[in-house]
Amino acid sequence: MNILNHIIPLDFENVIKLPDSHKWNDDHRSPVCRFPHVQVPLIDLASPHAASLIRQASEEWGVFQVKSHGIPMSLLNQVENQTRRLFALPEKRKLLAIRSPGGSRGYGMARISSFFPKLLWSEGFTIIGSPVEHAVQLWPHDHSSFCEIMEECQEEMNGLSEKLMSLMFCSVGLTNQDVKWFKPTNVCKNPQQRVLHLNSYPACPDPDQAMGLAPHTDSSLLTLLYQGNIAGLQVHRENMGWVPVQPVDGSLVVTVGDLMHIISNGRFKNCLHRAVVNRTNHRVSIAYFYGPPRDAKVSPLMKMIDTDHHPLYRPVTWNEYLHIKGTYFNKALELIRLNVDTKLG
Ligand SMILES: C=C1C[C@]23C[C@H]1CC[C@H]2[C@@]12CCC[C@@](C)(C(=O)O1)[C@H]2[C@@H]3C(=O)O
Ligand SMILES: O=C(O)CCC(=O)C(=O)O
Ligand SMILES: [Fe+2]
Repeated sequence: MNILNHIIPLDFENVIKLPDSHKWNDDHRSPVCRFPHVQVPLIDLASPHAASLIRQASEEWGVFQVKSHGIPMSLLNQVENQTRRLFALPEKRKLLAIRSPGGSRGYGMARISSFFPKLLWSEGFTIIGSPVEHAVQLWPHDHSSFCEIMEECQEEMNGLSEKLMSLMFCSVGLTNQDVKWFKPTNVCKNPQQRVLHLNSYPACPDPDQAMGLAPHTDSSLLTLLYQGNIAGLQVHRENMGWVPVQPVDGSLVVTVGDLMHIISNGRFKNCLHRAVVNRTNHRVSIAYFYGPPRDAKVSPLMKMIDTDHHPLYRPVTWNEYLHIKGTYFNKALELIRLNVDTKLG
């Protein structure tokens, strides 16, 4: 298959029947959990118990929802509107902002697509640092409202991510001092840390055989996701299977990424998740990937290591890890895992 087939999405506008290229079989569409009462924890950040609830959810699930998170609903609505405005553009115009092969910014199908035999029923737009360069291609005369809203979103999501990181670390006995390294001293120097990714899942004529976003874990420390009020996100929980994450008005989903799993020396679970599609509603979601400065070495934190807990992973930078992930996908963590026997030997 041509490499561009994994970048250029289908022109969903004109499709009335699910093409074979997008038809997933049952092996890839394993069913949802049979217990409807099993739900991802919803945590009120205003609660005095927030930190310990977050710790518990991160250890058991690797995912939780948060409310009272402080990001104004009006901003989330505006971000959703701008996202819909972007994906409603004619395909020809969106292709002007297409991601280059090997690149990571711009319009296209999610990078993970090439690791699966079938194509995804979705399109995405990745913003790293400033959105201006690509926004100008989409709206030559009228890009400022999009840029202002996305930049404000990056700012707010970044602040909330830092707050959540502190809560998670406090909950396992670390101080802010222990984790200073992941905060850039000057954000302008680290625009690379501000990764905002917009997803679009058009209504689908045959949702049971399609896949919006295939199962994956995120390569971040944490990911914040706003999914509006249309369901679609599912998280995998051992022994239970795929658990749908019910949208809760104004709340955000927080998933633990691979890097958080690494620095917590395996204590926090990186969450396997996917997005399914539906017949009637065009769903969009907004994901903020929070990570450390790109060239900072990330490794299991000292305080997570003792004679009973040997370091499980070797140090990597975010850049290096993204590269490994882009080449080996779900084998990436295994590839940086230290061999415990040789350590002991
Ligand atoms: C900083 C990131 C995180 C990336 C790669 C790079 C830019 C875009 C992100 C996503 C967004 C969509 C899902 C994902 C799995 C994908 O295909 O591209 C993500 C990936 C990752 O978490 O690995
Ligand atoms: O759309 C969703 O619910 C999931 C999006 C996601 O997992 C991602 O962007 O990494
Ligand atoms: Fe994800």
